[in-house]
Amino acid sequence: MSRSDELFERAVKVIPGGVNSPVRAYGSVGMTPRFIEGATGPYVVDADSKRYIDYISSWGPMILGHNNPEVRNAVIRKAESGLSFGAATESEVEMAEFICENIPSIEMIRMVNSGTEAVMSAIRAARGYTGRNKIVKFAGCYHGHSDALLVKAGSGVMTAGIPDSAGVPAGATQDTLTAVYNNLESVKMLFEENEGQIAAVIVEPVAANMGVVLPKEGFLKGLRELCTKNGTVLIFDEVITGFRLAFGGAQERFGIEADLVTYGKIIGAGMPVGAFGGKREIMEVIAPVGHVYQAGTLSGNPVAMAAGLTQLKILKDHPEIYTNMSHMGDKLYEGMKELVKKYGKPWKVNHICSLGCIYFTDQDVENYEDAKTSDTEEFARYFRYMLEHGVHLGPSQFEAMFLSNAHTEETTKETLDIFEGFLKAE
Ligand SMILES: N[C@H](C=O)CCC(=O)O
Repeated sequence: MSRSDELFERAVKVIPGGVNSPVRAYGSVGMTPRFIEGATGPYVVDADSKRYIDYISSWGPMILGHNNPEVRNAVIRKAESGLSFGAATESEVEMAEFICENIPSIEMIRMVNSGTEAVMSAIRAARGYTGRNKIVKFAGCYHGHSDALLVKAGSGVMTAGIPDSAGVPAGATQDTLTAVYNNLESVKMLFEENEGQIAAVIVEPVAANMGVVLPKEGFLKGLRELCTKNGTVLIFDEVITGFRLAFGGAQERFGIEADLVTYGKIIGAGMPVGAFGGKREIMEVIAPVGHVYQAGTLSGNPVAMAAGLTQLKILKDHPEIYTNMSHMGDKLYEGMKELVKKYGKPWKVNHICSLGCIYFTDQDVENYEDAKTSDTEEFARYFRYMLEHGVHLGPSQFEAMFLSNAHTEETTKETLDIFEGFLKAE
């Protein structure tokens, strides 16, 4: 029995499903999870000392590759002064100043501990600011696991086929309206039917929790215009796209400014961090300035701030990182597309910069319903083949592949060779 299997046997006895987040489970691909012992650059190593090219990148934050020495040393140095004080620190001010100075739409920001918290808090701020209750989200977008957002959600809920989670009372989602990604008409209709009642529209500017779905030309601009016209807060959930599509995230990439932006893991470089920020007049509804309560014992944790700020400064000082990752993304994902064509498969590869995914369908994927046409049995065969040959992917059709700046021409070539092996074996 492998060490991963031994660990899994122990894990399932004490952790539901043996994992601390459902997306780590291998059930949908008919396997038990690989337990990871360590990681460096583009590689992870499992408990049986097998090395894999990693495309999970901790679901995004390891944009510089695993175990970056500058980030690691910043963490070690900061930890020498203590781990948490439950009091204000200079580190959190530095982080807030850095983001406000560098992201034009953000005048004020508050740190939290995860993307879920960031989104929950941004929505509460939008409701407090507008005095309205309803929110619009898009089917297949995932904004963490808070009650109000678990309606037709992507990521693990889509994988498990439970888009409307049990345990969420109807009352918690009665004000959540669902629109179709890339379909402005569906949003217009909701505005017409709920005139003067919509506090916020929240969107992943690139939907990266139902695979990878790109916004069609004019979709984000249309959302911006509808929100402005209706006095509704536009929230960009940049937990995945922030500091990844470009230094200024999707806002920079698509030239659209949101009213509020949420960030997650990437601003902690692998430490548990999230944040929400935006226009001063909205952010000032937050207590203790305003009457919208939001809090967190560990929020702005100095060690997490040190890790995150070190990563963000590296990204700012090295714009060539984005050029490199885009180049690598084109090579890898376009390479996959060419191979798919070469072997006469109808499958679709969607990608933008470092994010990409393959759908096992003959249909272009522009929204949740399209994504669901992918053959998940075929995905499972692909996943198992890639894993067995040394490529570590998210164990779900509906998760993205994340390239980091540590991936190289060699890792791309090796991945494409393995992918070709899979196509040949099909
Ligand atoms: N797709 C999710 C976040 O981006 C995966 C992370 C998780 O749920 O553990």
